[in-house]
Amino acid sequence: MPVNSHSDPASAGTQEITAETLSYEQVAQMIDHSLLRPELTPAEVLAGCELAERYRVASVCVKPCDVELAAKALRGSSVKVGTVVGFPHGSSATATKVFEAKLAMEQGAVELDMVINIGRLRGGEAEYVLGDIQAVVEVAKRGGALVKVILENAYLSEEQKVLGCQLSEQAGADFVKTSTGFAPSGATLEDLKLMREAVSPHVQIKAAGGVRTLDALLEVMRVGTTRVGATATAAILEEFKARKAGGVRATGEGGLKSGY
Ligand SMILES: O=C[C@H](O)COP(=O)(O)O
Repeated sequence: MPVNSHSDPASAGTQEITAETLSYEQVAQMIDHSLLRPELTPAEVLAGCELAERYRVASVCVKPCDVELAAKALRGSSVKVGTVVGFPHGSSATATKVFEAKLAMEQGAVELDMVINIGRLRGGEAEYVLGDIQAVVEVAKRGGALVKVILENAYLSEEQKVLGCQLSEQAGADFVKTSTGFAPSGATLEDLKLMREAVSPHVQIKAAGGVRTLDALLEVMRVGTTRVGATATAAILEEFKARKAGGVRATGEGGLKSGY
């Protein structure tokens, strides 16, 4: 059973997770190669798509304006095209998020990373937050796209993180995700454990923000994470290949730092 199996995401716990026990494919399929930085040019996005294809990762996560470009570049490739909705603050009106989701799917996106309405979650407006996610999930399901709900944990209390996870599951989301990568802190092991416990086994966990070494990726996998958003894709996968080849640590700064 592959570690990153969508049919059984909880299977990650059944296998010892080390570079020695994992295949290249299992590690590469953990990664959504992140191409979200606002300054990225179309040429840099295309180079990122080529890199994603060369390393055979799960997907690219591009800015909404780059979905068509990425979909064209990756046509016929196993690398999926994902994008973001209500990014990075989650504050767009629900109708705007729905429109963004529809347009992205029309243009070729099959994975949608939407940002939860952070302020409404913090304000205790659970019904609003649920409706916001449900509206995006509904159009995504019609178009066959996955939905990952970004909680942006940097701004939330433990209770709010758990509630965000529960509302995401209730709304039918496929994943809950720690962070955008653009807040004061990113993924932490503590948050990943909390999120894994807060949702049912069929809801997957994505870590993003600060997963920049192979050790960090292995650490998040060990607590049940089945996808990471990363910009350091090449470094992580080169390190994996080097370690497999010679048992030598090629690069890296150790494991996951506490949210950066
Ligand atoms: O996917 C989210 C972030 O863009 C990841 O950025 P990072 O890997 O450089 O922390």
